[in-house]
Amino acid sequence: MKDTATATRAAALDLLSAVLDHGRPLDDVFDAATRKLEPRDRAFARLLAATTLRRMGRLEKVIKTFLDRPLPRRAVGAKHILRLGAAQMLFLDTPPHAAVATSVDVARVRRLAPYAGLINAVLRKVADHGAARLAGFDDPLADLPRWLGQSWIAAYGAETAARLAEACGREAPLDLTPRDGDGGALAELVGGLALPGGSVRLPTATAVRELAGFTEGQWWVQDAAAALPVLLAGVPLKGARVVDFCAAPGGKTLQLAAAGAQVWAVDRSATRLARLRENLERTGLGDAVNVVEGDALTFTLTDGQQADVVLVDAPCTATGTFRRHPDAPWLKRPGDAAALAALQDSLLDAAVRLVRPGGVIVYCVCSLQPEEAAPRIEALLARSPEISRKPITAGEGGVSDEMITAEGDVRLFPFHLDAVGGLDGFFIARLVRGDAPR
Ligand SMILES: C[S@@+](CC[C@H](N)C(=O)[O-])C[C@H]1O[C@@H](n2cnc3c(N)ncnc32)[C@H](O)[C@@H]1O
Repeated sequence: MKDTATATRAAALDLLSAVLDHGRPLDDVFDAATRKLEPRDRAFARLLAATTLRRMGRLEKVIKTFLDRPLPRRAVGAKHILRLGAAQMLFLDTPPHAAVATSVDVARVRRLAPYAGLINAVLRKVADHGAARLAGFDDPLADLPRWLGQSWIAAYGAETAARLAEACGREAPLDLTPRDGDGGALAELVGGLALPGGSVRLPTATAVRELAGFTEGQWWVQDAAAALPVLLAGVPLKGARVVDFCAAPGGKTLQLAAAGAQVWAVDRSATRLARLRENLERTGLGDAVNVVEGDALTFTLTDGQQADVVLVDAPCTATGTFRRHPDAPWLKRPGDAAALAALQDSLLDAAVRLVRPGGVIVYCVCSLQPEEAAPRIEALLARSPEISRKPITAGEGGVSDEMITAEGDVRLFPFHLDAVGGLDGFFIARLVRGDAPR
Protein backbone atom coordinates (compact mmCIF):
# COMPACT_ATOMS: atom_id res chain seq x y z
CA MET A 1 0.00 0.00 0.00
CA LYS A 2 1.43 3.32 -1.06
CA ASP A 3 0.78 5.30 2.08
CA THR A 4 -1.59 5.73 4.97
CA ALA A 5 -3.98 8.07 3.18
CA THR A 6 -4.45 5.56 0.37
CA ALA A 7 -4.74 2.64 2.79
CA THR A 8 -7.47 4.50 4.67
CA ARG A 9 -9.46 5.15 1.47
CA ALA A 10 -8.94 1.55 0.36
CA ALA A 11 -10.42 0.39 3.68
CA ALA A 12 -13.40 2.70 3.10
CA LEU A 13 -13.80 1.11 -0.34
CA ASP A 14 -13.82 -2.35 1.24
CA LEU A 15 -16.47 -1.22 3.74
CA LEU A 16 -18.66 0.27 1.02
CA SER A 17 -18.32 -2.82 -1.14
CA ALA A 18 -19.11 -5.14 1.81
CA VAL A 19 -22.40 -3.30 2.38
CA LEU A 20 -23.49 -2.61 -1.18
CA ASP A 21 -22.15 -5.65 -3.03
CA HIS A 22 -22.27 -8.33 -0.34
CA GLY A 23 -25.10 -7.19 1.95
CA ARG A 24 -22.89 -7.20 5.06
CA PRO A 25 -23.55 -4.82 7.97
CA LEU A 26 -20.83 -2.21 8.52
CA ASP A 27 -20.33 -3.24 12.15
CA ASP A 28 -19.67 -6.86 11.14
CA VAL A 29 -16.89 -6.03 8.70
CA PHE A 30 -15.37 -2.91 10.24
CA ASP A 31 -12.69 -4.54 12.42
CA ALA A 32 -11.36 -6.81 9.69
CA ALA A 33 -11.38 -4.07 7.03
CA THR A 34 -9.53 -1.53 9.18
CA ARG A 35 -7.31 -3.66 11.42
CA LYS A 36 -4.05 -2.42 9.91
CA LEU A 37 -4.93 1.25 10.43
CA GLU A 38 -4.25 3.60 13.34
CA PRO A 39 -7.34 4.58 15.40
CA ARG A 40 -7.59 8.01 13.77
CA ASP A 41 -7.49 6.53 10.26
CA ARG A 42 -9.97 3.80 11.20
CA ALA A 43 -12.36 6.52 12.33
CA PHE A 44 -11.91 8.38 9.04
CA ALA A 45 -12.46 5.21 6.97
CA ARG A 46 -15.74 4.69 8.83
CA LEU A 47 -16.79 8.31 8.49
CA LEU A 48 -16.06 8.23 4.78
CA ALA A 49 -17.98 5.00 4.16
CA ALA A 50 -20.86 6.22 6.35
CA THR A 51 -21.03 9.63 4.66
CA THR A 52 -21.04 8.00 1.24
CA LEU A 53 -23.87 5.66 2.28
CA ARG A 54 -25.82 8.60 3.73
CA ARG A 55 -25.49 10.65 0.54
CA MET A 56 -25.68 7.92 -2.10
CA GLY A 57 -28.40 9.43 -4.23
CA ARG A 58 -26.98 12.92 -4.37
CA LEU A 59 -23.45 11.67 -5.06
CA GLU A 60 -24.79 9.47 -7.81
CA LYS A 61 -26.58 12.37 -9.47
CA VAL A 62 -23.55 14.66 -9.38
CA ILE A 63 -21.21 11.97 -10.73
CA LYS A 64 -23.63 11.08 -13.50
CA THR A 65 -23.46 14.61 -14.88
CA PHE A 66 -19.75 14.11 -15.56
CA LEU A 67 -19.96 10.69 -17.23
CA ASP A 68 -20.51 10.37 -20.99
CA ARG A 69 -22.28 7.05 -20.48
CA PRO A 70 -23.17 4.88 -17.47
CA LEU A 71 -20.37 2.67 -16.16
CA PRO A 72 -20.76 -1.04 -16.98
CA ARG A 73 -21.70 -3.47 -14.17
CA ARG A 74 -18.18 -4.87 -14.02
CA ALA A 75 -16.90 -1.39 -13.11
CA VAL A 76 -18.70 -1.41 -9.77
CA GLY A 77 -15.39 -0.94 -7.89
CA ALA A 78 -14.62 2.18 -9.94
CA LYS A 79 -18.13 3.45 -9.24
CA HIS A 80 -17.53 3.09 -5.50
CA ILE A 81 -14.20 4.95 -5.78
CA LEU A 82 -15.96 7.81 -7.58
CA ARG A 83 -18.61 7.93 -4.83
CA LEU A 84 -15.97 7.97 -2.09
CA GLY A 85 -13.87 10.59 -3.87
CA ALA A 86 -16.86 12.86 -4.46
CA ALA A 87 -18.07 12.38 -0.86
CA GLN A 88 -14.69 13.58 0.41
CA MET A 89 -14.82 16.77 -1.65
CA LEU A 90 -18.53 17.56 -1.34
CA PHE A 91 -19.24 16.56 2.25
CA LEU A 92 -16.00 16.09 4.19
CA ASP A 93 -13.91 19.09 3.14
CA THR A 94 -11.00 16.94 1.92
CA PRO A 95 -8.77 19.11 -0.28
CA PRO A 96 -9.53 18.19 -3.93
CA HIS A 97 -5.93 17.30 -4.83
CA ALA A 98 -5.79 14.79 -1.95
CA ALA A 99 -9.21 13.29 -2.74
CA VAL A 100 -8.38 12.89 -6.45
CA ALA A 101 -4.83 11.57 -5.98
CA THR A 102 -5.77 9.01 -3.32
CA SER A 103 -8.75 7.82 -5.39
CA VAL A 104 -6.48 7.15 -8.34
CA ASP A 105 -4.05 5.34 -6.03
CA VAL A 106 -6.85 3.20 -4.59
CA ALA A 107 -7.84 2.20 -8.13
CA ARG A 108 -4.27 1.03 -8.72
CA VAL A 109 -3.88 -0.93 -5.47
CA ARG A 110 -7.32 -2.53 -5.84
CA ARG A 111 -6.63 -3.80 -9.38
CA LEU A 112 -8.82 -1.19 -11.01
CA ALA A 113 -5.96 0.50 -12.86
CA PRO A 114 -7.84 0.49 -16.21
CA TYR A 115 -10.27 2.96 -14.62
CA ALA A 116 -7.60 5.22 -13.10
CA GLY A 117 -7.78 7.71 -15.98
CA LEU A 118 -11.56 7.95 -15.87
CA ILE A 119 -11.55 8.33 -12.06
CA ASN A 120 -8.98 11.10 -12.34
CA ALA A 121 -10.94 12.95 -15.03
CA VAL A 122 -14.35 12.67 -13.38
CA LEU A 123 -13.15 13.61 -9.90
CA ARG A 124 -11.33 16.66 -11.26
CA LYS A 125 -14.65 17.80 -12.69
CA VAL A 126 -16.32 17.11 -9.35
CA ALA A 127 -13.63 19.24 -7.74
CA ASP A 128 -14.33 22.15 -10.10
CA HIS A 129 -18.10 21.97 -10.58
CA GLY A 130 -19.46 19.37 -8.14
CA ALA A 131 -20.64 21.77 -5.44
CA ALA A 132 -22.62 23.83 -7.97
CA ARG A 133 -24.25 20.70 -9.43
CA LEU A 134 -25.00 19.39 -5.93
CA ALA A 135 -26.95 22.54 -5.12
CA GLY A 136 -29.46 21.51 -7.80
CA PHE A 137 -30.07 18.10 -6.22
CA ASP A 138 -31.45 18.76 -2.78
CA ASP A 139 -33.94 15.90 -2.55
CA PRO A 140 -33.03 13.89 0.60
CA LEU A 141 -35.33 11.04 -0.46
CA ALA A 142 -32.92 10.39 -3.35
CA ASP A 143 -30.37 9.20 -0.78
CA LEU A 144 -32.52 6.19 0.16
CA PRO A 145 -33.50 3.12 -1.83
CA ARG A 146 -36.48 4.10 -3.94
CA TRP A 147 -38.92 1.55 -2.47
CA LEU A 148 -38.20 2.84 1.03
CA GLY A 149 -38.86 6.47 0.13
CA GLN A 150 -42.04 5.39 -1.64
CA SER A 151 -43.20 3.49 1.45
CA TRP A 152 -42.78 6.64 3.57
CA ILE A 153 -44.53 8.84 1.00
CA ALA A 154 -47.46 6.39 0.93
CA ALA A 155 -47.62 6.29 4.74
CA TYR A 156 -46.95 9.90 5.71
CA GLY A 157 -47.16 12.07 2.58
CA ALA A 158 -44.34 13.57 0.51
CA GLU A 159 -43.48 16.42 2.86
CA THR A 160 -43.12 14.30 5.99
CA ALA A 161 -41.26 11.60 4.02
CA ALA A 162 -38.71 14.20 2.87
CA ARG A 163 -38.29 15.46 6.45
CA LEU A 164 -37.78 11.87 7.58
CA ALA A 165 -35.14 11.22 4.94
CA GLU A 166 -33.34 14.45 5.83
CA ALA A 167 -33.36 13.62 9.56
CA CYS A 168 -32.26 10.02 8.93
CA GLY A 169 -29.21 11.34 7.06
CA ARG A 170 -27.86 13.09 10.15
CA GLU A 171 -25.61 11.54 12.75
CA ALA A 172 -27.28 10.75 16.06
CA PRO A 173 -26.04 12.34 19.26
CA LEU A 174 -25.09 10.20 22.27
CA ASP A 175 -27.88 9.71 24.84
CA LEU A 176 -27.48 8.34 28.35
CA THR A 177 -30.14 7.03 30.74
CA PRO A 178 -29.43 7.77 34.42
CA ARG A 179 -29.67 4.77 36.78
CA ASP A 180 -31.29 6.86 39.51
CA GLY A 181 -33.68 8.60 37.08
CA ASP A 182 -32.18 12.02 37.86
CA GLY A 183 -31.42 13.49 34.42
CA GLY A 184 -30.59 16.92 35.88
CA ALA A 185 -27.86 15.56 38.14
CA LEU A 186 -26.41 13.37 35.39
CA ALA A 187 -26.41 16.29 32.93
CA GLU A 188 -24.33 18.22 35.42
CA LEU A 189 -21.99 15.29 36.07
CA VAL A 190 -21.14 14.68 32.39
CA GLY A 191 -21.73 18.19 31.04
CA GLY A 192 -24.70 17.18 28.87
CA LEU A 193 -28.22 18.38 28.15
CA ALA A 194 -31.16 16.98 30.17
CA LEU A 195 -34.03 15.99 27.84
CA PRO A 196 -37.74 16.02 28.79
CA GLY A 197 -37.98 12.24 29.53
CA GLY A 198 -34.87 12.23 31.76
CA SER A 199 -32.24 11.18 29.21
CA VAL A 200 -29.02 13.17 28.95
CA ARG A 201 -27.64 14.19 25.58
CA LEU A 202 -23.99 14.61 24.54
CA PRO A 203 -22.31 15.26 21.18
CA THR A 204 -22.02 12.41 18.67
CA ALA A 205 -18.38 11.46 19.00
CA THR A 206 -18.18 11.49 22.80
CA ALA A 207 -15.86 8.78 24.17
CA VAL A 208 -18.24 6.77 26.34
CA ARG A 209 -15.76 5.04 28.62
CA GLU A 210 -14.09 8.29 29.57
CA LEU A 211 -17.27 9.88 30.87
CA ALA A 212 -17.76 10.34 34.62
CA GLY A 213 -19.85 7.57 36.18
CA PHE A 214 -19.12 4.90 33.53
CA THR A 215 -17.18 2.54 35.78
CA GLU A 216 -19.62 3.10 38.62
CA GLY A 217 -22.51 2.17 36.30
CA GLN A 218 -24.39 5.38 36.97
CA TRP A 219 -25.84 5.41 33.45
CA TRP A 220 -26.02 3.46 30.22
CA VAL A 221 -26.13 4.42 26.56
CA GLN A 222 -29.68 4.44 25.17
CA ASP A 223 -31.37 6.69 22.65
CA ALA A 224 -33.91 8.98 24.29
CA ALA A 225 -36.65 7.44 22.12
CA ALA A 226 -35.69 3.90 23.20
CA ALA A 227 -36.02 4.98 26.84
CA LEU A 228 -39.67 5.99 26.38
CA PRO A 229 -41.49 2.61 26.27
CA VAL A 230 -40.59 1.87 29.91
CA LEU A 231 -41.43 5.43 30.97
CA LEU A 232 -44.84 4.99 29.32
CA ALA A 233 -45.85 1.79 31.16
CA GLY A 234 -48.21 4.02 33.13
CA VAL A 235 -48.20 1.87 36.28
CA PRO A 236 -45.92 1.87 39.34
CA LEU A 237 -42.98 -0.39 38.54
CA LYS A 238 -41.62 -0.76 42.06
CA GLY A 239 -42.24 -4.37 43.09
CA ALA A 240 -44.07 -5.14 39.82
CA ARG A 241 -43.47 -8.44 38.03
CA VAL A 242 -42.31 -7.45 34.57
CA VAL A 243 -41.42 -9.73 31.67
CA ASP A 244 -39.16 -8.11 29.08
CA PHE A 245 -39.79 -10.31 26.04
CA CYS A 246 -37.02 -9.30 23.66
CA ALA A 247 -34.60 -7.95 26.19
CA ALA A 248 -31.06 -7.93 24.86
CA PRO A 249 -28.78 -5.98 24.94
CA GLY A 250 -30.84 -4.69 27.80
CA GLY A 251 -31.44 -0.92 27.83
CA LYS A 252 -35.06 -1.39 28.83
CA THR A 253 -34.27 -4.22 31.27
CA LEU A 254 -31.90 -1.86 33.09
CA GLN A 255 -34.58 0.84 33.27
CA LEU A 256 -37.11 -1.64 34.67
CA ALA A 257 -34.67 -2.97 37.27
CA ALA A 258 -33.60 0.55 38.24
CA ALA A 259 -37.26 1.44 38.77
CA GLY A 260 -37.54 -1.39 41.31
CA ALA A 261 -39.34 -4.02 39.21
CA GLN A 262 -38.68 -7.75 39.44
CA VAL A 263 -37.68 -8.51 35.86
CA TRP A 264 -37.53 -11.58 33.64
CA ALA A 265 -35.29 -10.63 30.72
CA VAL A 266 -36.02 -13.10 27.92
CA ASP A 267 -34.07 -13.25 24.67
CA ARG A 268 -33.19 -16.05 22.32
CA SER A 269 -29.77 -14.67 21.38
CA ALA A 270 -26.95 -15.88 23.64
CA THR A 271 -24.52 -13.34 22.17
CA ARG A 272 -26.84 -10.43 22.82
CA LEU A 273 -27.63 -11.73 26.31
CA ALA A 274 -23.90 -11.71 27.10
CA ARG A 275 -23.99 -7.94 26.53
CA LEU A 276 -27.08 -7.68 28.73
CA ARG A 277 -25.23 -9.51 31.53
CA GLU A 278 -22.25 -7.16 31.17
CA ASN A 279 -24.60 -4.19 31.46
CA LEU A 280 -26.24 -5.66 34.57
CA GLU A 281 -22.82 -6.24 36.11
CA ARG A 282 -21.59 -2.70 35.44
CA THR A 283 -24.73 -1.07 36.79
CA GLY A 284 -25.10 -3.41 39.78
CA LEU A 285 -28.74 -4.09 38.85
CA GLY A 286 -28.36 -7.85 38.38
CA ASP A 287 -30.15 -8.91 41.59
CA ALA A 288 -33.50 -7.74 40.29
CA VAL A 289 -33.23 -9.56 36.96
CA ASN A 290 -33.73 -13.18 35.93
CA VAL A 291 -31.94 -13.61 32.63
CA VAL A 292 -33.66 -16.24 30.48
CA GLU A 293 -32.16 -17.50 27.24
CA GLY A 294 -35.08 -18.80 25.23
CA ASP A 295 -38.05 -18.18 23.01
CA ALA A 296 -40.48 -15.58 24.30
CA LEU A 297 -43.25 -17.32 22.40
CA THR A 298 -43.18 -20.24 24.82
CA PHE A 299 -41.98 -18.48 27.99
CA THR A 300 -43.96 -19.01 31.19
CA LEU A 301 -43.44 -17.87 34.77
CA THR A 302 -43.05 -20.61 37.38
CA ASP A 303 -46.17 -21.88 39.20
CA GLY A 304 -48.39 -20.44 36.49
CA GLN A 305 -47.92 -16.90 37.82
CA GLN A 306 -48.83 -13.99 35.60
CA ALA A 307 -47.04 -10.72 34.93
CA ASP A 308 -48.11 -7.22 35.92
CA VAL A 309 -46.41 -5.83 32.82
CA VAL A 310 -45.11 -7.43 29.62
CA LEU A 311 -42.82 -5.36 27.42
CA VAL A 312 -42.73 -6.43 23.78
CA ASP A 313 -39.79 -4.64 22.15
CA ALA A 314 -40.31 -6.68 19.03
CA PRO A 315 -37.74 -7.53 16.37
CA CYS A 316 -38.43 -5.16 13.48
CA THR A 317 -36.93 -3.61 10.36
CA ALA A 318 -35.28 -0.93 12.57
CA THR A 319 -35.84 1.72 9.91
CA GLY A 320 -36.04 4.28 12.75
CA THR A 321 -32.34 3.83 13.51
CA PHE A 322 -30.76 4.86 10.19
CA ARG A 323 -29.03 7.80 11.91
CA ARG A 324 -26.87 5.27 13.77
CA HIS A 325 -26.73 2.68 10.99
CA PRO A 326 -26.17 4.39 7.63
CA ASP A 327 -25.67 0.98 6.01
CA ALA A 328 -29.10 -0.27 7.10
CA PRO A 329 -31.21 1.28 4.28
CA TRP A 330 -29.12 -0.69 1.80
CA LEU A 331 -29.53 -3.97 3.68
CA LYS A 332 -33.33 -3.89 3.89
CA ARG A 333 -35.73 -5.38 1.36
CA PRO A 334 -39.27 -4.28 0.48
CA GLY A 335 -40.92 -7.39 1.98
CA ASP A 336 -39.10 -7.26 5.35
CA ALA A 337 -41.79 -5.45 7.35
CA ALA A 338 -44.58 -7.73 6.16
CA ALA A 339 -42.45 -10.79 6.96
CA LEU A 340 -41.78 -9.58 10.51
CA ALA A 341 -45.44 -8.78 11.18
CA ALA A 342 -46.25 -12.45 11.79
CA LEU A 343 -43.61 -12.70 14.54
CA GLN A 344 -44.78 -9.40 16.04
CA ASP A 345 -48.36 -10.76 16.16
CA SER A 346 -47.22 -14.01 17.79
CA LEU A 347 -45.22 -12.10 20.41
CA LEU A 348 -48.27 -9.97 21.21
CA ASP A 349 -50.40 -13.11 21.58
CA ALA A 350 -47.80 -14.62 23.93
CA ALA A 351 -47.86 -11.38 25.96
CA VAL A 352 -51.66 -11.61 26.25
CA ARG A 353 -51.35 -15.17 27.62
CA LEU A 354 -48.78 -14.03 30.19
CA VAL A 355 -50.20 -10.77 31.53
CA ARG A 356 -52.65 -10.78 34.44
CA PRO A 357 -56.10 -9.25 34.13
CA GLY A 358 -55.65 -5.55 34.76
CA GLY A 359 -52.01 -5.81 33.68
CA VAL A 360 -50.31 -3.80 30.98
CA ILE A 361 -48.60 -4.70 27.69
CA VAL A 362 -46.26 -2.17 26.13
CA TYR A 363 -45.53 -2.86 22.46
CA CYS A 364 -42.79 -1.00 20.65
CA VAL A 365 -40.69 -1.13 17.48
CA CYS A 366 -37.82 1.11 16.37
CA SER A 367 -39.37 1.18 12.91
CA LEU A 368 -40.94 3.80 10.67
CA GLN A 369 -42.72 1.20 8.55
CA PRO A 370 -46.48 1.45 9.01
CA GLU A 371 -47.04 -2.34 8.80
CA GLU A 372 -45.16 -2.85 12.06
CA ALA A 373 -47.06 -0.18 13.96
CA ALA A 374 -50.80 0.52 14.45
CA PRO A 375 -52.01 -2.33 12.18
CA ARG A 376 -50.38 -4.83 14.58
CA ILE A 377 -52.40 -3.30 17.42
CA GLU A 378 -55.65 -3.15 15.43
CA ALA A 379 -55.23 -6.83 14.49
CA LEU A 380 -54.58 -7.76 18.14
CA LEU A 381 -57.63 -5.85 19.36
CA ALA A 382 -59.76 -7.60 16.73
CA ARG A 383 -58.71 -11.09 17.84
CA SER A 384 -58.42 -10.47 21.62
CA PRO A 385 -61.54 -8.83 23.02
CA GLU A 386 -60.04 -8.76 26.53
CA ILE A 387 -57.36 -6.30 25.36
CA SER A 388 -57.90 -2.58 24.91
CA ARG A 389 -55.71 0.45 24.39
CA LYS A 390 -54.73 2.52 27.40
CA PRO A 391 -54.07 5.70 25.44
CA ILE A 392 -50.86 7.60 26.09
CA THR A 393 -51.32 11.28 26.89
CA ALA A 394 -49.10 14.31 26.40
CA GLY A 395 -46.72 14.92 29.26
CA GLU A 396 -46.20 11.23 30.12
CA GLY A 397 -42.49 10.44 29.78
CA GLY A 398 -42.02 13.95 28.38
CA VAL A 399 -43.89 13.18 25.13
CA SER A 400 -45.61 16.08 23.41
CA ASP A 401 -48.92 16.25 21.50
CA GLU A 402 -47.21 16.05 18.09
CA MET A 403 -45.83 12.63 19.06
CA ILE A 404 -49.23 11.10 19.88
CA THR A 405 -51.60 9.64 17.29
CA ALA A 406 -55.39 10.01 17.32
CA GLU A 407 -55.61 6.49 18.83
CA GLY A 408 -53.27 7.33 21.72
CA ASP A 409 -50.15 5.57 20.43
CA VAL A 410 -46.77 7.28 20.27
CA ARG A 411 -45.25 7.76 16.82
CA LEU A 412 -41.74 9.21 17.09
CA PHE A 413 -40.03 10.58 14.01
CA PRO A 414 -36.28 11.26 13.79
CA PHE A 415 -37.10 14.96 13.26
CA HIS A 416 -38.86 15.22 16.62
CA LEU A 417 -36.70 17.26 19.04
CA ASP A 418 -34.81 18.41 15.94
CA ALA A 419 -33.54 21.55 17.63
CA VAL A 420 -31.47 19.44 20.02
CA GLY A 421 -30.45 16.62 17.67
CA GLY A 422 -33.56 14.51 16.94
CA LEU A 423 -34.65 11.06 18.10
CA ASP A 424 -34.70 7.52 16.77
CA GLY A 425 -37.95 6.61 15.01
CA PHE A 426 -40.23 4.52 17.23
CA PHE A 427 -43.80 3.33 17.54
CA ILE A 428 -45.15 2.65 21.05
CA ALA A 429 -48.60 1.38 22.07
CA ARG A 430 -49.89 0.73 25.58
CA LEU A 431 -52.53 -1.95 26.14
CA VAL A 432 -54.43 -3.23 29.14
CA ARG A 433 -55.96 -6.61 29.80
CA GLY A 434 -59.50 -6.02 30.98
CA ASP A 435 -61.08 -9.41 31.70
CA ALA A 436 -61.77 -10.93 35.13
CA PRO A 437 -59.00 -12.86 36.96
CA ARG A 438 -58.66 -16.47 35.75
C1 LIG B 1 -35.27 -4.71 19.26
S1 LIG B 1 -34.18 -5.89 19.92
C2 LIG B 1 -34.39 -5.67 21.65
C3 LIG B 1 -33.68 -4.49 22.27
C4 LIG B 1 -33.78 -4.48 23.77
N1 LIG B 1 -35.15 -4.55 24.23
C5 LIG B 1 -33.13 -3.28 24.40
O1 LIG B 1 -33.81 -2.35 24.83
O2 LIG B 1 -31.89 -3.27 24.50
C6 LIG B 1 -35.05 -7.37 19.60
C7 LIG B 1 -34.53 -8.63 20.31
O3 LIG B 1 -35.49 -9.66 20.12
C8 LIG B 1 -34.81 -10.89 20.21
N2 LIG B 1 -35.76 -11.91 19.71
C9 LIG B 1 -36.22 -12.09 18.46
N3 LIG B 1 -37.14 -13.08 18.44
C10 LIG B 1 -37.25 -13.54 19.70
C11 LIG B 1 -38.03 -14.57 20.32
N4 LIG B 1 -38.88 -15.32 19.61
N5 LIG B 1 -37.88 -14.76 21.64
C12 LIG B 1 -37.00 -14.01 22.37
N6 LIG B 1 -36.26 -13.04 21.83
C13 LIG B 1 -36.36 -12.80 20.52
C14 LIG B 1 -33.56 -10.64 19.41
O4 LIG B 1 -32.55 -11.57 19.78
C15 LIG B 1 -33.22 -9.20 19.81
O5 LIG B 1 -32.28 -9.20 20.86
